[in-house]
Amino acid sequence: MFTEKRTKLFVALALVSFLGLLGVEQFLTSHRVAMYLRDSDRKLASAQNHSRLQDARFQRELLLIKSGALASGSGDDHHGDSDTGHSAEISSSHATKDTAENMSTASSTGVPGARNSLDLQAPFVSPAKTPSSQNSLGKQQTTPSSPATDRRPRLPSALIIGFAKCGTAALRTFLTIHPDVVSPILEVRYFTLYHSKELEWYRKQMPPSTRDQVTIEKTPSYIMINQSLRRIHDFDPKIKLIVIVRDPIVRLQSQYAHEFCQKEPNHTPTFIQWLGETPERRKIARSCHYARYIRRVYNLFPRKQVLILSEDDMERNPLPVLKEAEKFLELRPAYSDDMFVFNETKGFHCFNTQSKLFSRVLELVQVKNATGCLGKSKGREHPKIEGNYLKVLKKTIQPLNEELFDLIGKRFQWDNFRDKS
Ligand SMILES: Nc1ncnc2c1ncn2[C@@H]1O[C@H](COP(=O)(O)OS(=O)(=O)O)[C@@H](OP(=O)(O)O)[C@H]1O
Repeated sequence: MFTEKRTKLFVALALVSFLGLLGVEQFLTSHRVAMYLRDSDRKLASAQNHSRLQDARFQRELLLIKSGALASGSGDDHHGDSDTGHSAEISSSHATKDTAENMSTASSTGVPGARNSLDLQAPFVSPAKTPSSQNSLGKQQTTPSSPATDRRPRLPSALIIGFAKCGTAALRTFLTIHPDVVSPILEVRYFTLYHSKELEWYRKQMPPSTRDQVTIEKTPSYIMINQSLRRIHDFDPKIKLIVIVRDPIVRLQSQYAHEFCQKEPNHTPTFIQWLGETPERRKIARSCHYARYIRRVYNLFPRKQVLILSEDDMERNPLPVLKEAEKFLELRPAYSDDMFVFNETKGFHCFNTQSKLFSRVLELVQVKNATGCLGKSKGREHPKIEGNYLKVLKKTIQPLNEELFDLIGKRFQWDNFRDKS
């Protein structure tokens, strides 16, 4: 009897302890889960904050630079404009490749920005009060013209923001030989990829310039990403922006040639396969709908700060295009006809190797000694487009062109669209 009671008591005690342990375990588990969830929430919130903080830091730096605290030296990083402060792409892969290509040429020559523009000043007339003695916004500088010794990297006051495969490299190169312009060879991609770095980092990517020179950076992917346009606006709402477009069909051909230039022919789709039997919407939308992207630029910046050029015009004759850019950037007239010559093989203009200035050009920019042309990544053979398919393509793209011309208030002579088929 007594033993039976003890056994029952023992079983009851064991049960109570077991339930107690179970309770503790459950409590611990739910606590751990709660901790885990809280931790995940924290991580998620921190990831979300990270991007916000980066932009906030960007804003803080801007304020510091505007107040002069971050500017190294004389604090005139924006070409003496103290009130402004400072300030991928059909596919990002080609930009990366081009950058790598440029990096190797730049490092092999030891020419980070490939510029000593003062060397080229001699042949040009230098009026006493030139447009270049103004800042990029046309305001008169109060300081006297800076001595050549005041050369140091400065933040850009103009950007070439797009579009890829539309002659951005040629435009940048042609502008770089202007005595009042400096420009880094590399696509810096600060407002797309590297915006989390400090502005000081961005400034250091620029070649040295004097206070009167304009620093221009070219990254064609800027125009494709709305957020990068906003960052540019935060950087400097008065910055000048250059956009170069191209006959959209030729741009598609150029993109195709670029994407498959190093692939085995067996692994290369035909142009039609690549674009799609019924021209693939996404590629068309990204590559041909210039208006969509330019409208975003106009939403942020006044039109007078935006210059739209056409690659096709530059191919035919770079001089009028460069003169337009020169005027827009308020530079002294410096370009002349004898600087360029049409290259039949390439199908566009190259530097004239016979010109007196060519030896100087070679010091300033990366072109071939023998031809005066840019490297072999420019002027690749384009795929042929079969007649019927071309018709379909034109029909799809024509309304996008009309939208562009209406938006920018000027028309371009694009060979594929001469007739209104
Ligand atoms: N004068 C001159 N020199 C060199 N290249 C010239 C020139 N004018 C126009 N083009 C055309 O520019 C096309 C390349 O455009 P991008 O430089 O914008 O390409 S990239 O986005 O930087 O890869 C490139 O396109 P492809 O012909 O398809 O290679 C060139 O034809």
